[in-house]
Amino acid sequence: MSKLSSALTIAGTDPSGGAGIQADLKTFQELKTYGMSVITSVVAQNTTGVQNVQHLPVEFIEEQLQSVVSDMPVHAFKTGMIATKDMMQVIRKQMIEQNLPYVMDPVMVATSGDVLIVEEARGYLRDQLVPLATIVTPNIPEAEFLTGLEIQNFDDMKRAAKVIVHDLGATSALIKGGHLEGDATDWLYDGNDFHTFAADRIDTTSTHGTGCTYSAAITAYLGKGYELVEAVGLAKKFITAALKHAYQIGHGNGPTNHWGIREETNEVKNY
Ligand SMILES: Nc1ncnc2c1ncn2[C@@H]1O[C@H](COP(=O)(O)OP(=O)(O)O)[C@@H](O)[C@H]1O
Ligand SMILES: Cc1ncc(COP(=O)(O)O)c(N)n1
Repeated sequence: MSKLSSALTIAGTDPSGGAGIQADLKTFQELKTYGMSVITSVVAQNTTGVQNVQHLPVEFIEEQLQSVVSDMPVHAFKTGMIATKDMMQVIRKQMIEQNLPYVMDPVMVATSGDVLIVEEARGYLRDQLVPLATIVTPNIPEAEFLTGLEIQNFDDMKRAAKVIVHDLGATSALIKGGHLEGDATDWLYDGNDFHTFAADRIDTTSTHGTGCTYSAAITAYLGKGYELVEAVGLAKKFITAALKHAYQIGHGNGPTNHWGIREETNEVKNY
């Protein structure tokens, strides 16, 4: 399926190009999706960490949203870094009005360990944004926060996914296993069944922006009309290839590669 489609990312920036809005737009472009962006916070960051953050005024975030939705069709939304509760409130309103596929990456802490969301906003994100999501894509620490569970193995991941759907109200949950040992195995719970997406672990330090890139790829595929399980499977191939072919730059955790990644260029085990 490859109809023309558009996707909007609502997130923070990364001037070094590996994460945030920049990673999302590169991913949309690579997946032949017309990419649009609303910026929540401007972040001075690179592969070594976050140096500074400027939050945009909430009214201005709302204006950016209006500029897009009043003029253009959007086939799927994604949110990444949303630092404050006020920001979350205006985004929530818009997600309810639009009622379209909504991929929510509950970004809390960067790969570098820097905190990207104010402490008080975490509960609001869990209680007010998670229920609106078509799919929530936490890594292990984010899933532990959302569910209050300790996650050490596949059974724990599955339990957390069920809590996010049945107790917190998301339509589906994808728990990413990048932070566990062994194969890079992710578990999707769609409200009825579990699906796993696994790839051999790649020996790399180029993990800056993996979560952003993965969720942006899911958004692009949902915007094209793929069913959830198929969209996640294709996005898993994309992130695996992006990690494998990473451009080795920067002095810390380098970026993944978004250019020239084609679904058929990588091996992903689906079982
Ligand atoms: N070293 C790796 N090799 C292969 N896949 C990985 C590796 N690290 C992470 N992944 C995959 O990248 C995606 C992002 O996962 P994760 O690192 O857990 O999220 P985040 O970037 O939000 O912390 C998941 O599909 C995960 O399985
Ligand atoms: C603006 C912004 N959003 C999100 C991340 C998380 O990146 P990662 O995918 O490495 O956890 C980041 N570093 N910066």
